[in-house]
Amino acid sequence: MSNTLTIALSKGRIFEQAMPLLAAGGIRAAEDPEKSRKLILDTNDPRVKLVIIRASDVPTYVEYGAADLGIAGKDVLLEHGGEGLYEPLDLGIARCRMMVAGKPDAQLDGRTDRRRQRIATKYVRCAERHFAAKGQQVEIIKLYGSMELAPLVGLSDLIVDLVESGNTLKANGLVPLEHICEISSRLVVNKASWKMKHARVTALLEALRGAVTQQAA
Ligand SMILES: Nc1ncnc2c1ncn2[C@@H]1O[C@H](COP(=O)(O)OP(=O)(O)OP(=O)(O)O)[C@@H](O)[C@H]1O
Ligand SMILES: O=P(O)(O)OC[C@H]1O[C@H](OP(=O)(O)OP(=O)(O)O)[C@H](O)[C@@H]1O
Repeated sequence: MSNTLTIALSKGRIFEQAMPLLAAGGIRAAEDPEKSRKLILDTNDPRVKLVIIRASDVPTYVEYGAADLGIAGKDVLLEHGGEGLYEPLDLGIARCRMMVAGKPDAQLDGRTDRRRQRIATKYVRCAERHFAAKGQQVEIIKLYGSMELAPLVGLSDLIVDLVESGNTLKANGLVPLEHICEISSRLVVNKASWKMKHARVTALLEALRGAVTQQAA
């Protein structure tokens, strides 16, 4: 196993909000991923690299050991299933809620007059689990983004999506209807790296834990 610690994360809100926490652990990116086309970023520490990938790919890189650690939203981890990963720390960043939403007059009983209700979402597993727990058989339609459009054009009756300020729902004439779970980003660790690079991984974990506690105070 190499001596390098590789941390996988996505650019955008997770990178921006994770950087102050990583800085508390002594890690600073050498480049801004919004300005660089590089996918592997050096840091001030020659033994630490950042790999910049799609948010939903982070658990896969960490599960297979292509990255030792990762930072991923709980939504992404719930969809992935968390196999092969430890999830030792809630970083408390990129906070939002997973919700069922729809038009203000949408029914929540799982049925329309003639058929099962259709639910458009990127979060198929979470949506299946939520409606199954309510004893409702619904039809899940997998989308990759812009879920708010689906009820407006008759693709679905409801959506399952993330809500922070509620502005995206509001701008599209939709309302939040049911709360599924609170979401924030987590530190995840490859199981082999946890054993083989234990001292370095736990040193970083404890530095991040301290930074999270300080940020919350
Ligand atoms: N509006 C929001 N407010 C706060 N956190 C959010 C919001 N939307 C998403 N998140 C959180 O930030 C994470 C990353 O979101 P981002 O928009 O950067 O990626 P994405 O577009 O959802 O992922 P992908 O590129 O894999 O489709 C999400 O997995 C979620 O945990
Ligand atoms: O309640 P709000 O504050 O309006 O935030 C909610 C929006 O944020 C997320 O999208 P994002 O901005 O990440 O776009 P994307 O899904 O296309 O990446 C989510 O999918 C909602 O559309």
